[in-house]
Amino acid sequence: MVKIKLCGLHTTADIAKANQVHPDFVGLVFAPSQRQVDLKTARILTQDLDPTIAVAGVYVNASTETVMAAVTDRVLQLVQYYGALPANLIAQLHEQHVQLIQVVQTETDVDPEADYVMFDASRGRGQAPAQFQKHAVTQPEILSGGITLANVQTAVAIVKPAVVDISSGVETDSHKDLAKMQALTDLVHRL
Ligand SMILES: O=C(O)c1ccccc1N[C@@H]1O[C@H](COP(=O)(O)O)[C@@H](O)[C@H]1O
Repeated sequence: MVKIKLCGLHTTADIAKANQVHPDFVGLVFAPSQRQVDLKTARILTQDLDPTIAVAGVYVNASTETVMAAVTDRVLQLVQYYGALPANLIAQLHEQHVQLIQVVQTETDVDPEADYVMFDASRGRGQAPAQFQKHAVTQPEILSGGITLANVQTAVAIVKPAVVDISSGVETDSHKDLAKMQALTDLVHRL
């Protein structure tokens, strides 16, 4: 079964929808974004989340100290990191039993210690690549970038990911849309 991560949840209403739909992962964006949350909000949101849904924190070029503040606060099970990895980040995450989703531009950027690999040029803008492609990586791949109900089946058939990650594709007018969240979660779980 392909798993699904619904990203960019930032309100208690979004968390209630996730509890109803039950994706495998949710993402909280700590990077600058219209969906950005701070650590205090993340604590409140994760308290209400079904504990069987894993939480990924999304960071862009953040320092190890910034990432580890949320990790040691026990709000995250995974970290999704954009940018050059700080030298000691993976070891510190693994010490805390937190997994790393490394977001890369090419296969050669992949750190062998990363737990998942993602090729995402969209960063929450709903932009799909001109062509989906299979990547030569040993880690499980997370498919991301402009995924919607219209393209998810084709994209999964080409990329063969372990997980599909969606933000804009489960929104209407910039708000998380329960019907889209449900439809995409059900569809991805059947693939
Ligand atoms: O969602 C954001 O605002 C965001 C900001 C900065 C970095 C990453 C972000 N989101 C991630 O981008 C993917 C793809 O987004 P979309 O589905 O194309 O809208 C999303 O799933 C998040 O993991």
